[in-house]
Amino acid sequence: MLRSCAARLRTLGAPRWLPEGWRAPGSEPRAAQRSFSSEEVFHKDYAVPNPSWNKDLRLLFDQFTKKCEDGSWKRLSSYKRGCALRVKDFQTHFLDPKHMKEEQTSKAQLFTRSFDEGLGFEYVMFYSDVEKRMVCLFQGGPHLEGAPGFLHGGAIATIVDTTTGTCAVITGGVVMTANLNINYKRPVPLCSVVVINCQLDKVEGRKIFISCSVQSVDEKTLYSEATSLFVKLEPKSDIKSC
Ligand SMILES: CCCCCCCCCCCC(=O)SCCNC(=O)CCNC(=O)[C@H](O)C(C)(C)COP(=O)(O)OP(=O)(O)OC[C@H]1O[C@@H](n2cnc3c(N)ncnc32)[C@H](O)[C@@H]1OP(=O)(O)O
Repeated sequence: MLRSCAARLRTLGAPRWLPEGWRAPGSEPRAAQRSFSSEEVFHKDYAVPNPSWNKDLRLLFDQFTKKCEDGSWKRLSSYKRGCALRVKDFQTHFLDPKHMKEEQTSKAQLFTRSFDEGLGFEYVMFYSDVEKRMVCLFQGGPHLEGAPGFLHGGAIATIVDTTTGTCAVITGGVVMTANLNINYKRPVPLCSVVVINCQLDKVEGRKIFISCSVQSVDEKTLYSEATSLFVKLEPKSDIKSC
């Protein structure tokens, strides 16, 4: 399934439902190549190095960027907001339009991109069609503290949901998280870099099962393991408004 969806993305070039910042393989992240006007601030690509990235994150970014040279891996660009086409696509899956009013959505921005540089979620995702997996390189900033000196469990759940969710979107299109199960095995030191490896386990009808691990850069420490269930939505039939 993952292979066929990735192949579809390659063939179509512009799928109707895109994961965060997804661009067709081979296309360039145009927004990352120039400066931004105030109107374009939402179009800045955040999945590139900035001064807050530590040595580990830069090194891994360079390693995965190298892997992208032969096309076997793709970096996913990342913005504060999804593209208009994606929002529109998602709207078609809501029964009640009151949840998507313009005055509400105009202020909306992606949770993980809502922190000042270096304070929250610094991350970049790479996807391999060849290896059929998604990798997220993540540095959790000081405003994500839970236990003193360590990352909040909710922050870990957030980046796990984001990574597995992006993998699910590539696999199934418009999906929502139905279940997220995390085992926290070791605390993650604040401001350290972790590598989140996720893979598609199986697809059963509308259900997409994905699992992932959260490890240290040297792979010696397994911080967390998670399994996720995503359910593929059908237009104007799935989400029950409250
Ligand atoms: C902007 C993005 C950028 C793209 C980048 C994405 C990255 C960000 C990712 C963040 C994603 C989120 O935060 S999403 C936000 C958090 N999630 C939500 O708010 C979802 C709230 N829940 C729902 O809306 C609903 O429950 C759904 C849509 C998940 C499912 O409802 P439904 O469509 O009516 O389907 P339903 O018939 O209930 O279930 C379908 C099948 O799934 C099974 N199933 C359903 N729920 C569960 C469950 N918890 N555990 C086990 N199995 C379950 C059912 O048994 C059934 O199996 P069978 O009988 O067929 O065998």
